[in-house]
Amino acid sequence: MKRVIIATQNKGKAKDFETLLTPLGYEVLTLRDVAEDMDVEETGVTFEENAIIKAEAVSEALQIPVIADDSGLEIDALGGEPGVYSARYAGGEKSDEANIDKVLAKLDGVMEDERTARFRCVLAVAAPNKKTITVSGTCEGNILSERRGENGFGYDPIFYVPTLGKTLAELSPEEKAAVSHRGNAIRNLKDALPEWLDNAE
Ligand SMILES: O=c1nc[nH]c2c1ncn2[C@H]1C[C@H](O)[C@@H](COP(=O)(O)OP(=O)(O)OP(=O)(O)O)O1
Ligand SMILES: [Mg+2]
Repeated sequence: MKRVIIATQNKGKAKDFETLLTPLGYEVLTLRDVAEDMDVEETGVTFEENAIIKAEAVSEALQIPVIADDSGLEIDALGGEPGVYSARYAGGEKSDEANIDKVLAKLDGVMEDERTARFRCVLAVAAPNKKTITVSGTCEGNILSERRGENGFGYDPIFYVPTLGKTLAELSPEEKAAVSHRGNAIRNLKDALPEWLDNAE
């Protein structure tokens, strides 16, 4: 099996990538497997900038091809917040629970039809001596006023997908992969992958 390195510390993302990439014949490794102590500072102001920063830092340090994912939730009623700050929205230690609580508090009193939002994912692929490329994907939905479902990670329990009548946390990994921002981004990248990861044995 060919290996692919995902430059992430996020276990939930890593699982999403396993669901997406195993059927394509790739074994997924993350920073936990190859560079556990690497924590790249996300100094960009867009998903694209941060994805490139993460991918290039890890690729340069290890001299191998890597994919990085920068993603987050854009809530229309909050002017696109939390956006690139999704992981650190509640401040302090990264906490999915605190982040959800902050979103729910900010949306208190906002009517159902004004709770539109989308997840956005930008993937950057970097490799030694190649020009980094990026692809993106989105997933449209609504923010519920309480959590539903036990699967997934991050904001999944409050992100409702109207076309499925469920939150992302109520979907199986395969069902989430079929509709998610990350799935859509990977589907945009799929054809380019073999060429990028050839020397990723
Ligand atoms: O499918 C998703 N389902 C639920 N929540 C999600 C999803 N995708 C991104 N998110 C949220 C989680 C985190 O609050 C932020 C990503 O932040 P982001 O900097 O890209 O990732 P991270 O810091 O957790 O890990 P890393 O930078 O090591 O890849 O958006
Ligand atoms: Mg991050």
